[in-house]
Amino acid sequence: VVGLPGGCDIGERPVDLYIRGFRALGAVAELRDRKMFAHAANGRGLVGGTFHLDIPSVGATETLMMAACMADGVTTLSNVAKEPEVIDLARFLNDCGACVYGGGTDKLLIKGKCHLHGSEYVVPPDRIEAGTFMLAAAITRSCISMSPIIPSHLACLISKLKIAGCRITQFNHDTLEVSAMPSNVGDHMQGFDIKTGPFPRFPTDLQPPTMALLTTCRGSNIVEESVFEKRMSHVRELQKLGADIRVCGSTALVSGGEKGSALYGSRLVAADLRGGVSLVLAGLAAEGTTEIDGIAHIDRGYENLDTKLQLLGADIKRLIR
Ligand SMILES: CC(=O)N[C@H]1[C@@H](OP(=O)(O)OP(=O)(O)OC[C@H]2O[C@@H](n3ccc(=O)[nH]c3=O)[C@H](O)[C@@H]2O)O[C@H](CO)[C@@H](O)[C@@H]1O
Ligand SMILES: C=C(OP(=O)(O)O)C(=O)O
Repeated sequence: VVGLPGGCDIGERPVDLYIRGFRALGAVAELRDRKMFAHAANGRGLVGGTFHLDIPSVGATETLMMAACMADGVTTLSNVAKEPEVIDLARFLNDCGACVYGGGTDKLLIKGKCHLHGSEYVVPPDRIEAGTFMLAAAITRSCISMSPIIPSHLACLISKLKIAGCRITQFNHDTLEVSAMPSNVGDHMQGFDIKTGPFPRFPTDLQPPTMALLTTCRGSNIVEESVFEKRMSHVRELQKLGADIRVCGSTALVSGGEKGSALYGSRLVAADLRGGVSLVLAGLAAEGTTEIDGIAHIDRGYENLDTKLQLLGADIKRLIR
């Protein structure tokens, strides 16, 4: 029995793919009273099976891939997620003795094993944290060098920041410098449109901080959220800083005019993780002081964000531990 995991309040967050996926692996699975009940139908363990995900869900792909590693027989999962974290998990499982083929493609083939063993493994750098710092450089019109970073994980954001005029330079294989100094982007940074989607499309987790940047950019720029239906809680807070944003369903029109909106500090509330960090970025760019409540959401996904920003010269202080 597993309770529903929760996570950010950014939409429905259904678990139908998990339930149907487990059933395809020989489980009796159902959702009751906001808990998931499951057991192996044969009383012994899961068996290999075939399952097509209607949506390439990251969590469902990862969960079913792990389950299949020790199921009896071969499992085929199609229309799976191709996020770097999925590829990395497949690599880790293989290091532990599993047989997962096809990580990074839309089909996984997994041969079940009786035993897995331990392994020492280094996880890749957090691409969403790296992307957030790239956006911090852009919104403060400054220059930040980051490492370690895997640029191919952030190709979509890099191409958008280049449209905005940022100079992006790669050093060695894992160091990236993002310069948004006025000598690169001019006095008024050019905006761009984004539409989120599963990897390799624009990451939904970077939509809110990118929207913060767009409020300071020229033009009328469209932000379309196509992964989570309610990921717009930051809009109301950005408006309190003076941003001109209109929302229709899952699409926002961010109007910066000729120069980008001038933002003014205010008291704000973070309602979720990435929405919360978008307020921090906007606060860095706003004139005056911005106070943000609800920072526990931000702490869930950014380790020592305040300290890291301080080291980069930001005037930011944590008021509560
Ligand atoms: C802990 C973690 O890794 N979280 C990430 C993961 O969340 P998470 O794995 O929860 O996100 P999913 O990829 O599952 O969600 C994508 C879409 O699939 C839908 N869906 C999902 C499961 C299901 O059974 N049925 C269904 O319809 C969701 O409602 C959503 O519209 O991927 C998201 C998309 O990149 C990121 O924003 C989250 O940061
Ligand atoms: C939505 C996110 O995380 P979770 O899936 O844990 O809610 C996120 O990291 O932005």
